Amino acid sequence: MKQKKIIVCDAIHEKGFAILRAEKDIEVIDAVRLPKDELLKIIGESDVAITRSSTDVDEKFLNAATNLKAIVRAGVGVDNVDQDGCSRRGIIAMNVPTANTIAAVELTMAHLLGCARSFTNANNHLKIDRVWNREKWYGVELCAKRLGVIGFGNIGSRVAIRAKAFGMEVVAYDPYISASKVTDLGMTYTENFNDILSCDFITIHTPKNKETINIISHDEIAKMKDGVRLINCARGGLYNEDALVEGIKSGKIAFAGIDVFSKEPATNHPLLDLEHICVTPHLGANTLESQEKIAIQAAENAISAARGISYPNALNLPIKAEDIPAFVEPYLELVQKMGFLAAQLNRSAIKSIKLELEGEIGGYAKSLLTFGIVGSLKEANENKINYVNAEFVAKEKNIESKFEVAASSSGYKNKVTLVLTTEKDVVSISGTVFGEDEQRIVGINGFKFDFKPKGKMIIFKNNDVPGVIAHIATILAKEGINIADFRLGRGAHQFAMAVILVDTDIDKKIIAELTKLESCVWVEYAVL
Ligand SMILES: NC(=O)C1=CN([C@@H]2O[C@H](COP(=O)(O)OP(=O)(O)OC[C@H]3O[C@@H](n4cnc5c(N)ncnc54)[C@H](O)[C@@H]3O)[C@@H](O)[C@H]2O)C=CC1
Ligand SMILES: O=C(O)C(=O)COP(=O)(O)O
Repeated sequence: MKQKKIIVCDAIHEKGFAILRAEKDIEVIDAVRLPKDELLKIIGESDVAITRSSTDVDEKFLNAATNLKAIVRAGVGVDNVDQDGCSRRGIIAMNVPTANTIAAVELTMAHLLGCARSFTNANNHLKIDRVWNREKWYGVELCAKRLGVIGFGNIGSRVAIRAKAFGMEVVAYDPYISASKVTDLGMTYTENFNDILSCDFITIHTPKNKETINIISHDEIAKMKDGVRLINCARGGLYNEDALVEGIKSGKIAFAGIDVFSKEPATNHPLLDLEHICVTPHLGANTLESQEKIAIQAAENAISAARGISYPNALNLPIKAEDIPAFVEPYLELVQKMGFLAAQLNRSAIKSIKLELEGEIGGYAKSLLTFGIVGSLKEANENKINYVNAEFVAKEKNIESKFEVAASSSGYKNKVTLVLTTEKDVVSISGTVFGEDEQRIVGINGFKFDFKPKGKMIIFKNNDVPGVIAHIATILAKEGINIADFRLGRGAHQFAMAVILVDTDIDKKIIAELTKLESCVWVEYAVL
């Protein structure tokens, strides 16, 4: 198999590198310390790129990235990723949206406290200037003050909860959420931005886009209370930086806590010359816990994307994200994996891909079918297939793709079955999602199972006679293969099927040996 190349453009936790390096079909290119112009010289050979905020995925980057199939932004903000440019080139843009939430929340709390007590200045005064001055550093209390929160998403809402625990009164402005998300927490929801401007402290947690750039500028600062304190741990430029400098200089703004700048690295910014400000060099996501989580997720998602198995948290799908409710999202990923699994179990020219849907999920059949086609065609089409061209490629290859929706009859709230018909055989895989996003394969060719669609697996169909498991286990043990999980599905007739999850890659030789077992009807090796 041709190796897929994953380039890591910005620093990620070593665990991410370890995950990438452990995969035989993946070649890792470490471009963390490469100057950006050098990066552009080598990006052309990569299939997937992992980036953070230090790498702009702009026109220059994309023009050089001639082979790129996907980009994984190892964090939340994608304001430096040209998503339209990615879409035009068929590149899937993904992010890792929640792994750094707590890190960003806690840095915001640190800045909130810093704005109230100026301890960074006091620290410098004592440590650097060796001045013991207790009178200069009177602060204010958070308790009983009003905190205006702009953007009440993952980070903003959690900052609000923590601020409330400090006795603050929280006012939230976010036109894209229902008011109850705020009021249920005993906080005030407002549609009037002036309510935010009248607060004692203001913090912002929105994405950076056309609507939010300069959301606070000269006019807004003029309307604020004298002595207001402002925090920005989201993106530079949400607060107009000239207005911020002017406001701090004039004393209108008593103190600011700033983690992010319009242009980074910002080592020569006018904000750095001011006294009443605490600045950090974009540290929001930089905790050990957060970076470890992000690197693991980014690496796993990049591997999935490089193999074309799935594109978790894809941002630029042809399917409009706002039309897809949260409960459908894991099904999209699941159906793609089911297609990929079916194609590995039924390796031959595909004639048709059919989805059978039970439950409310049936309302999203067309989107699910797109994902099912991508998964099913991936094996044969390398990575040339994606959500944008899936239906087109299927038609071109004369593959029939269709769906059927039926009322739920299997006891599952929602169930999806993908039936892959090839020149050789018909394979059907059923799946469902438990809870919010626990994906499960619950059936293969009518045999009932319950396993996660992840990892390396041997699927073994056999005559249901005694001793089969022992024979399989003996062959695997002889080859030093560790069994991570063993799931057995029994059919109505004389057959049974086993799904054996293993820790290491399985050689063709082992599959050939298993085929020779008397009880074996067929055996395949698949990787998800
Ligand atoms: N300093 C750092 O290292 C970090 C910075 N961030 C930044 O924080 C931002 C927020 O992150 P999350 O809370 O995870 O995102 P999120 O998507 O969960 O929340 C964003 C919220 O902003 C709201 N919003 C969008 N436009 C708005 C507008 N015009 N006015 C008011 N509200 C608006 C949305 O409705 C949403 O509720 C990210 O976009 C990223 O730029 C995130 C992580 C770390
Ligand atoms: O996740 C985000 O949006 C962040 O701002 C964190 O950026 P970073 O990965 O630290 O460059």
